Amino acid sequence: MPHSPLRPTRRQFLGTSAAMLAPFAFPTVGRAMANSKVNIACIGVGGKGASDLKEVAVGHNIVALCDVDTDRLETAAKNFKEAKKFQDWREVFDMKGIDAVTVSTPDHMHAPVTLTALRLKKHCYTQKPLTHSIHEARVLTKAAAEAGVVTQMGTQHHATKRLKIAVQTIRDGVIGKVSEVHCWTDRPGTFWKQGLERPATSDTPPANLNWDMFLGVAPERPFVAKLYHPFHWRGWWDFGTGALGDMGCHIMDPVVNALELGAPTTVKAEGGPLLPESGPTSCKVDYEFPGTKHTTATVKVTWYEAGAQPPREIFQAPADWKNDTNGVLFRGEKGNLFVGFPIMPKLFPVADFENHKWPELEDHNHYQEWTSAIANGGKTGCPFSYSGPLTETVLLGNVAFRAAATINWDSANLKATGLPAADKLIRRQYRKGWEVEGL
Ligand SMILES: NC(=O)C1=CN([C@@H]2O[C@H](COP(=O)(O)OP(=O)(O)OC[C@H]3O[C@@H](n4cnc5c(N)ncnc54)[C@H](OP(=O)(O)O)[C@@H]3O)[C@@H](O)[C@H]2O)C=CC1
Ligand SMILES: O=C1CO[C@H](CO)[C@@H](O)[C@@H]1O
Repeated sequence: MPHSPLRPTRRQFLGTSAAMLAPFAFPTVGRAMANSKVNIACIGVGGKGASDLKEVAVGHNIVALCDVDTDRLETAAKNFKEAKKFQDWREVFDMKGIDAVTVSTPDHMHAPVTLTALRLKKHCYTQKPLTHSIHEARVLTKAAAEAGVVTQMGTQHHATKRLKIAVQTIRDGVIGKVSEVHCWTDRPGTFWKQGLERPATSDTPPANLNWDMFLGVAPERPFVAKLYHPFHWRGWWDFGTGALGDMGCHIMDPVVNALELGAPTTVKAEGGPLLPESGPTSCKVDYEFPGTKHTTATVKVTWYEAGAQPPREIFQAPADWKNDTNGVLFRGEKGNLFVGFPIMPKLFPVADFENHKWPELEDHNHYQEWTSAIANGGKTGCPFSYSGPLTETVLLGNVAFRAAATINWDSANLKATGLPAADKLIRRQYRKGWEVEGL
């Protein structure tokens, strides 16, 4: 008899129970494997999944490929003829001999797939944002610690010398204590649209797509051609996490990393339109964090999107300097540090830093950092112990926007103090029959 949606199979359940018997936190450090080739299952192999697959395959075995779209599955399979093919990710976990999993599905399926993998003690590379909800991020962070496996969130910029140099420069105190940070992106609008109402019409899903499987834990929605699939699901709260969820884990990563930020205390958002199903066309989010050794007593972080940017004059950049469409500006006591995506860091005002020597740091391969840590031991740059809390922070901006209220954040209890209406935005409900214990 086929097992029901998301009810673990017997083997998965035994894996879960074993994990529960060992509730100790292990660091995310790989233990060298006897056979140094890692057997990897890749879930979501179109779009970004196709490149994740190629990157982690270097020197290792791709043993399973899974995609809800058989066309994309067959395309991926052309280069990995030995791999078993699946359309249903739950069946992947019934296969023997898998050491590790990549999860490159749309955002709404990251947590159910990843938690299942963690409970079976599989090493996980999960795309950003780690999860769709804040509650899921907290659960995955804990489950990863308990499983003691090697984890990495798919924020490959983290391993670039560009971001490493920016982080090191801030931590070295080159611009002094940081009091405010500005982060911006050109999404949404250019890459996908938001501010949408769901049409009353529907279409028949193409034969290559299992629409029910695509929906997974999301609410029942009729298929509409080109509206969600592929890629455009980003603009819909059922599947995506808006521009903030899409780019925030990249752009706020050097901020949280450099300043060693914990959870924010307050989060406010403005923008619109506020619609039940689709993200805003534009939004600005103001976070306030408790200070750290790299900052003033408190530190403000502002998020801009849809091409909005901080006022040009606060950069103190030369008039002919061309800003990036995605970037970060740190403002410190002694000056400003800018880093772009992909522009290298700059210090402003230029005259104050003429003799500055940048640290010499190298690019690393973020994907192979993960496979290497599994095979040979070692650490990853974005283990869930780091990327779980980062994802929580990023997604809090969406909660503030959708609740249309200032969030006074009680991180320990995952509550917006005095705002019970935010609860359903912090922990979403899964489709009936697709519930996963703990999520
Ligand atoms: N780190 C980075 O730079 C990037 C990260 N990403 C992240 O990667 C993820 C995927 O985004 P993107 O590739 O652009 O999206 P796409 O919609 O282009 O591709 C997602 C793939 O996953 C498949 N899929 C969907 N649901 C499931 C499921 N339940 N099980 C197995 N396969 C499934 C899709 O099939 P189908 O074709 O039927 O939809 C598709 O092949 C997102 O979380 C995104 O944030 C994306 C781009 C870059
Ligand atoms: O880095 C990236 C490139 O753009 C994509 C679309 O916004 C993102 O999803 C991705 O993370």
